[in-house]
Amino acid sequence: MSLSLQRQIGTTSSFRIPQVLTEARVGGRCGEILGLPFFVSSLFIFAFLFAFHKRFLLLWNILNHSIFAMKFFIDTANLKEIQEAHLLGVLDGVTTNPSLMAKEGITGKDNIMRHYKAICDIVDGDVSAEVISTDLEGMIREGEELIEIDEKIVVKIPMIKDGVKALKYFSGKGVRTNCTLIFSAGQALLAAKAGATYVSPFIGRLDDISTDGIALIEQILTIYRNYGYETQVLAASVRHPMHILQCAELGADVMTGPLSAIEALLKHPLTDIGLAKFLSDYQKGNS
Ligand SMILES: O=P(O)(O)OC[C@H]1O[C@](O)(CO)[C@@H](O)[C@@H]1O
Repeated sequence: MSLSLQRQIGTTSSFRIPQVLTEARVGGRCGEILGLPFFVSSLFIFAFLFAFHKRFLLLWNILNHSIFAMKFFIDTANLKEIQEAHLLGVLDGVTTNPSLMAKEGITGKDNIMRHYKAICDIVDGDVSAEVISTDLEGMIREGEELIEIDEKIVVKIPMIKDGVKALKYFSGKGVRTNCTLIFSAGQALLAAKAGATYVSPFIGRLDDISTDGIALIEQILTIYRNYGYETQVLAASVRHPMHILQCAELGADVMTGPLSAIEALLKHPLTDIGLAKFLSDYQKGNS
């Protein structure tokens, strides 16, 4: 045993430190004991990381994108628009509501159910289908019928007292829900506590009454992050591309908007002018 260590624990102590440890730590023979294998394995790890770092980065980006990137839902019941957004390659899901279904002339329970199925057949992501009932039993009955249509269906429930109870009921059964008609952070907190999968704060309708819809998104995100709620913030009633960008800056989980707002993201006059010039220069040299 080394002298200094022996002094610290006392010469009469019955506690004996194994010689290999005292020598390795106190006597500085760590290098001798671990040196070569440690050096060789570090070299291998370094070489491995260097050779595959691009693949790791790619994997990280894919994971990062699929888990954290803001999802794009289209807010319509129009099959042509849904198909168009799907073909654009950026569509992650669809939201509908009774007004949007009525706008497409879809009436009667069977037609409505068939229409939801047609939407599910186009998209690869979640499809929100809203209940009409306003009492707990009715919402449960409707929700259970809706989820039979397709596994992509998310039951959309209004933010009312029985709606909160229905959210709790469905979350207990593992059924995904979207709590709609959210206009305050308090409502969003309640929906998260009841286990909603998504909450839909209506940005545009708040803006319409001179209230800052985007500020509500920020407030809800802060609250959810404070407590680690898994409920996703689905920014709804999006009206234009600036809403989409503001939601992305704040880190909203999802935005749902009309096709026009999504397509407006790709437009810039300088892009059109630049493209026209490229094509005319090409024509000059190749005609
Ligand atoms: O104010 P708008 O444009 O009618 O939007 C209402 C919103 O309500 C919802 O039903 C909420 O999900 C969406 O379909 C839509 O974004």
